[in-house]
Amino acid sequence: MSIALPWIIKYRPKTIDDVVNQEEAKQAFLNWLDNWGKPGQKKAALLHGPAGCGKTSLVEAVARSRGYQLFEMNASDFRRKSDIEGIARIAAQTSGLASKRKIILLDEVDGINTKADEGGIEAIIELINVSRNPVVMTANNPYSKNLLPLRQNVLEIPMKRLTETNVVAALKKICSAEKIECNDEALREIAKRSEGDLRSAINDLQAIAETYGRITLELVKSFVVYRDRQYAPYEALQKLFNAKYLFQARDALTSTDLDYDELFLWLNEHIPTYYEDPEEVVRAYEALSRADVYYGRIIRRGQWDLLSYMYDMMGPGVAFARKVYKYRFKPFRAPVRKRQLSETRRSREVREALAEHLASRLLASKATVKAEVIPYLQVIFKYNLRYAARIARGYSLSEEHINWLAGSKASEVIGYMKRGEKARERRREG
Ligand SMILES: Nc1ncnc2c1ncn2[C@@H]1O[C@H](COP(=O)(O)OP(=O)(O)OP(=O)(O)O)[C@@H](O)[C@H]1O
Repeated sequence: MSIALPWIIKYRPKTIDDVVNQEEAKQAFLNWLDNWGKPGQKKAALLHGPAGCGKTSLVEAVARSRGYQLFEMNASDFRRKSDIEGIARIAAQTSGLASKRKIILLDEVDGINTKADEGGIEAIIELINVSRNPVVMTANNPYSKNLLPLRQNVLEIPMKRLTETNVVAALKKICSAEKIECNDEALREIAKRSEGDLRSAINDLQAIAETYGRITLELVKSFVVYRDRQYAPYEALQKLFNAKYLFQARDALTSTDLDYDELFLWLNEHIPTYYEDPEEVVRAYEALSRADVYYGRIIRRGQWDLLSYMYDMMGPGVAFARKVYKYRFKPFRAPVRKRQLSETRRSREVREALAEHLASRLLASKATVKAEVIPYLQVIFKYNLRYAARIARGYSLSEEHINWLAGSKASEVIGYMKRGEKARERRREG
């Protein structure tokens, strides 16, 4: 049975050699790891470089190839003091003779919001001090003001932006493994638009391949938006809400690394931050909910041609809900994530258990599973129950996992699984 896993997971580097174009970083990292604990060596390393250049992949590949056990945590989790304490406890343990050596990975530390996660950086410094194991951090922007106190304590290892040629080569390999018809020109166009971010290039490739079954220049041109990565989310919102022209509002949406779900969260949270007049608030929410309807159709039915309508509603629709134009500078903070608001402790435990289960099945890190696989499964378990049933069976998900992913639709997913099981039995018998 073939289950359409995100290709960024399916094709993530398995060995150190699979991580391309990062020879110097590899050498520096391995050298640091081999000498870890010796006098004069830093206890922590900070891998930094643009999005999708292989920072997390390198740590995972090294851990796998060199027999380290990886314990990781993502910046979005730094808000829970108990989580930091938990990982700090693990970091402080020595590895026994019988147990595997450990690497502690703190992903995307520049994502720590020093206001919302007060004490987050101090907690990391403390963790490094007590650690008896190598601590590795990743960041896109090591120069972020938040990280200043950290930088003195770490070995900085820069990683390079991947070249267009690197990206094309990686995409080509995937096309041939997936037996997808493609041509060099089309792959070059995806690579060009990805600006060295292999993750987004692979995602674009998969989205086009799954919708159209082939990759042509024409499809790429109509499908992939240019990325402009110079804006942090709050800057992009500033640009969006204060746009004077339609195209500015539209461009603002694609000027950050936020994915569609995150964009919805940010806009949902900040429509009332920006608009003061209730009529404007209503109009903006109306536009956002239309965007959401298009998004639902795109996800459920693969109608990717609706993407530009979704963008029009999310960008210009929200920005031009205003009655009169007036530049306003507003503080756009990271939204309090829905899950943190609504999740009970039990629900978090199930999520953790599911992430662990999938991580071992997919040979991916738990952080990756949480960031990239679980959101994908949540969409499938909401909108494509038949497919969800196949995934549940393929990955031996427990009823609790299914309940967590599908919510009120869980019984339907289980129904499909049972029907599928009966059909298989009948086939076996007949
Ligand atoms: N240098 C590389 N060699 C091989 N594959 C890569 C490389 N860089 C990225 N990839 C591919 O892109 C995906 C994302 O990579 P990874 O998560 O390592 O990026 P990252 O630099 O940690 O990005 P971010 O800063 O956004 O977390 C991986 O699954 C892998 O398939």
